[in-house]
Amino acid sequence: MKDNFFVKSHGLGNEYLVLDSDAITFELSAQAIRRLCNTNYGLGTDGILLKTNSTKADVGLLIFNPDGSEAEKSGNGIRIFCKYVFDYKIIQTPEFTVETKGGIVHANILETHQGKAKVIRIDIGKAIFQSKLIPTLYDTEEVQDVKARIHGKEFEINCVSVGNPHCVILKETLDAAEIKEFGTYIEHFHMFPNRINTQFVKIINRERAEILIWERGAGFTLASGTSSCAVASVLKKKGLIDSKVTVQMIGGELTVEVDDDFNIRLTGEVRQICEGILNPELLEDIHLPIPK
Ligand SMILES: N[C@H](CCC[C@H](N)C(=O)O)C(=O)O
Repeated sequence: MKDNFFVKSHGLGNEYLVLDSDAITFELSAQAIRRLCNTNYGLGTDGILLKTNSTKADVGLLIFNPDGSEAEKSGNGIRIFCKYVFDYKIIQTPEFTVETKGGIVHANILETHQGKAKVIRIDIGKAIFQSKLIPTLYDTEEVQDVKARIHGKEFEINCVSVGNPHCVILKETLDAAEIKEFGTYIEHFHMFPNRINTQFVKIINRERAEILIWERGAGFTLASGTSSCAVASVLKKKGLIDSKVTVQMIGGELTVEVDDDFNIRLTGEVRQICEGILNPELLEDIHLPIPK
């Protein structure tokens, strides 16, 4: 791999930059991540996927948000990464494992087009509802149907971890302006020590739900794989869906399967946008803070 080679791809409009730890010539500091992800001074993405070596899986992956924070899991990010390692022949088989901060993920390249991965399925792990493990600061065993007053407005919250933390809020109607106004306050609510990803959910029927997303460390995004998994797990726990649900987002649809033990399987398309080499001029000032 050439020095500072990158690939930019998206899963339903949730875009990521893929880098290889063996090929970058700079420190991937929080400031470097913020600059790379910035639309004006960098490549403009919802996060960075860094390929690393692993002793526990076929390949390792570190996931970073545009604010420089690290995420334990990313459903779109992991699928984009699986496409990258398959398409660039880093992995030669359609089934393999990926080590993430949030656990080992089993990947399956379900569909290819002209030898390139198109539809990817991942066994992304198990939903965890214990409030301390999400984590939250609530004393109750779980955080389900809890009323919380956040920035002057009352929300009924359902919290779950799918490797990363999520706050699922059921709604009769979805309003993007509402989640754009309150998303950051929910993200930073004092009961969530590691912050949290938030979803507003409208249930269509037992096989379909529509969601809006405010991501921890990224803000409003067009799609989110772990958000889809979190929503499916909460709806399954409430008996509002069966084991398979289509999650409809602005950027497109994902299929989530949740078994009776809350093991989660996520399936959906990924697309490559471009590949290239980071320009030395970008790298010269990569350590500088982003001008406001
Ligand atoms: N911002 C998230 C990680 C990315 C989630 C989303 N892009 C996905 O596809 O799951 C977090 O800090 O937990």
